[in-house]
Amino acid sequence: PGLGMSRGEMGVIYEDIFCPYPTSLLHIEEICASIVRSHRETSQYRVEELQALRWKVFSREEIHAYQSKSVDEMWQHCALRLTDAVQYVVEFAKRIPGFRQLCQNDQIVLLKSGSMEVVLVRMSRMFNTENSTVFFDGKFAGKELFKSLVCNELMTSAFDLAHSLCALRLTEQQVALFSALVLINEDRPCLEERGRVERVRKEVELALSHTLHRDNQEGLLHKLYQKVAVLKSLCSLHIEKLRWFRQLYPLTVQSLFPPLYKELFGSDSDLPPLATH
Ligand SMILES: CNS(=O)(=O)c1ccc(CNC(=O)c2cnc(OC)c3c2cnn3-c2ccc(F)cc2)cc1
Repeated sequence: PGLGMSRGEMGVIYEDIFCPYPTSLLHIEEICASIVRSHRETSQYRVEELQALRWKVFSREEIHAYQSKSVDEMWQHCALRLTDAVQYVVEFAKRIPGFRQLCQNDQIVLLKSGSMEVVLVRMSRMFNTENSTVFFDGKFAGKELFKSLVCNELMTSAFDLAHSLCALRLTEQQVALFSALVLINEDRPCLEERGRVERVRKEVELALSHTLHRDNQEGLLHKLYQKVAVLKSLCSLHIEKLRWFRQLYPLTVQSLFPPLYKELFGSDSDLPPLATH
């Protein structure tokens, strides 16, 4: 009663989230546990490891070396790093309960539109608010290290987002569930089975609100939903800059960028659909 729950015939129904079918509390706890486990298994570093490495910052000489890279060299380097991070997000998605049951097309649509957003959410883990650095290439780097990308607005926004997410001091469970929620979005264009995506999303929503309930942090839900708009605009900025870069260095993108990066972020017009693996 006090927790805003009423007992349906087959289990618990949360009054504050309409759920067309009764979902048992046990089922929600199982979803929470499985998404958090998937998140842990698909994060290259544990939070404790990143904490222990906070003192490892790039020297002035190392920063200068990055800043002396040519535009196309630095873009190629970051595309590799981003593709590494995205590969782990693809693995995370495949382990979200219900994701593998979606049709191939919808799995690809959700990954094309959501994988970068999840990388950005995960950047909150790799960010150090004390000196505004992010863990990149084995050490912590300030925004100035990325100067030769000629993407100051994009990187400033990415750093600001990482900073603001860090400030929310999310637990691993909350990062995991928010990442799953960002990915499972029934409003993405070109979905074939929107209803099925919506049902998977409803369960993730229940899992997140259950966790925030238990952590006594319901206020976070509103703040997290506010971040979704920032994630969206950051991803559009990334695609826009990639188009700008590809006009300048078509051969670099064509022959030196990772295939997965091109399949996920390249504009559909000139690329074959993602190979279904
Ligand atoms: C997420 N799991 S983890 O264990 O916490 C973890 C921690 C650290 C690393 C290694 N660092 C990165 O991968 C990385 C760092 N900094 C970035 O940007 C400052 C990155 C990264 C990957 N893409 N981008 C990125 C590229 C373009 C853009 F517009 C926005 C972000 C990997 C994984």
